[in-house]
Amino acid sequence: MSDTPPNIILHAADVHKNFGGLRALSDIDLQIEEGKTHAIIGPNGAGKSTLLNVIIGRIPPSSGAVIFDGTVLTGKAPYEINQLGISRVFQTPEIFPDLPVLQNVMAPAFARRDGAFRINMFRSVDSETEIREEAEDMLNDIGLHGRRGDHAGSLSRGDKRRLELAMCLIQRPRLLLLDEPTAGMSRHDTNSTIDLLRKIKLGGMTKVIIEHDMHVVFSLADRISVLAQGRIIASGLPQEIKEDPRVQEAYLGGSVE
Ligand SMILES: Nc1ncnc2c1ncn2[C@@H]1O[C@H](COP(=O)(O)OP(=O)(O)OP(=O)(O)O)[C@@H](O)[C@H]1O
Repeated sequence: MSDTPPNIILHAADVHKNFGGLRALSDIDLQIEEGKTHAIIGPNGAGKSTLLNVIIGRIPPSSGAVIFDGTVLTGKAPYEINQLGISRVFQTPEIFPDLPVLQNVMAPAFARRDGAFRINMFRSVDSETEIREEAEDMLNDIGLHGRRGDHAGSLSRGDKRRLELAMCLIQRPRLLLLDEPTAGMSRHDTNSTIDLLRKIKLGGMTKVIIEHDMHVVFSLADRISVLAQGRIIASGLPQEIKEDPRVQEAYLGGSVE
């Protein structure tokens, strides 16, 4: 056993967010350990999406700051935050519906190589071949290789979500934020997405997952934080969270199993 303290890759420090008179986030102190999968759970309206949007720069906090690996993110534009190595999979997939599935995965790989605003698809034939192979491998991993020539817009909702996950993964982010990654998927597709996310975990990528499906949460999470009415009411190991009476209460007497 080593005594080295865990590296905190992301820290939301004393974050508050008000929408007019509504306190969407209060006193948030969230620390994410590098290489871990950290789930954020909580009832509807608890503030989970607002917290993710604050992290990726889509919503400015009313006060407090978000720090990523020593860099203060607060005040930076979403594209700058993305270029620091943070990617997010949205609840509503953001794909290029008129392009083939394979091109959808290749585009962010070119952006990674060239910088997000200097995409030049024809710069180098060799590297285009490499990127095509990488995108094909990614589609294999995600189970969409058979659809690589189809327009992305023709995919089912669950497959669009998996495509968007592939588009994020090919950027090789250091931190991947997933907003309900299995919403709209069949149980079979949910389980293959869990398997894929487990595989990425072995690769050392840090992940933050917002999820309602407790099967997904307890299959993947190393740590869980529970939000209720804009506050973190509990944070700990999955077993601790399962047994925490405050968490049971936040779910209106329901079980978090
Ligand atoms: N842009 C906005 N303007 C005003 N109020 C907002 C805005 N975004 C969110 N809210 C409010 O902030 C609170 C937290 O919402 P948020 O979407 O973050 O919750 P959530 O935990 O993600 O919910 P769900 O699980 O239903 O997606 C809610 O009361 C919501 O109505």
